[in-house]
Amino acid sequence: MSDKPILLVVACALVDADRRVLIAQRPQGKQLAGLWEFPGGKLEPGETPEDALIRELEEELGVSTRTACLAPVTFASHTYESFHLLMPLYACRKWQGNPEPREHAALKWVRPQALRDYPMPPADEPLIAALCDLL
Ligand SMILES: Nc1nc2c([nH]c(=O)n2[C@H]2C[C@H](O)[C@@H](COP(=O)(O)OP(=O)(O)OP(=O)(O)O)O2)c(=O)[nH]1
Repeated sequence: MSDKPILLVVACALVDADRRVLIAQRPQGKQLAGLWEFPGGKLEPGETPEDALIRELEEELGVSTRTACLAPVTFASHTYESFHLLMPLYACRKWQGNPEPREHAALKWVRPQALRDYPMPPADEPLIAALCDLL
């Protein structure tokens, strides 16, 4: 049993033609600052997970995509101090626009096997194996 609220966050691995994945560095001043994450965020009221992800990709990276281009990969389920994170991870191979760091400190295209070289939030670590298998 846990008395912590469940926080639903959606995240996305953009995958380029070379099978590299886009990761984004969390900015200073936020929780988990400096760590590399998958773009995404919390749902707003009335949004489906896919709606939320499409909105976050536009806000954070300036790229547009659509639900048909979002494929479920796996999910993270991890207890943080004040909440339990439930985070579906999607893969997206088709989008419009060139990703730019509108809300992050930096962006990086990384081969799946090299993701372990980048410090990520603890919830993300189990996701790497699934991405390596997929890509
Ligand atoms: N987007 C994203 N969030 C992640 C990942 N891994 C992970 O633990 N998280 C956590 C960090 C945050 O607690 C939460 C994401 O919330 P968020 O990005 O909407 O919010 P935030 O903490 O940046 O802050 P704010 O927007 O509320 O100001 O999920 C990940 O790979 N991507």
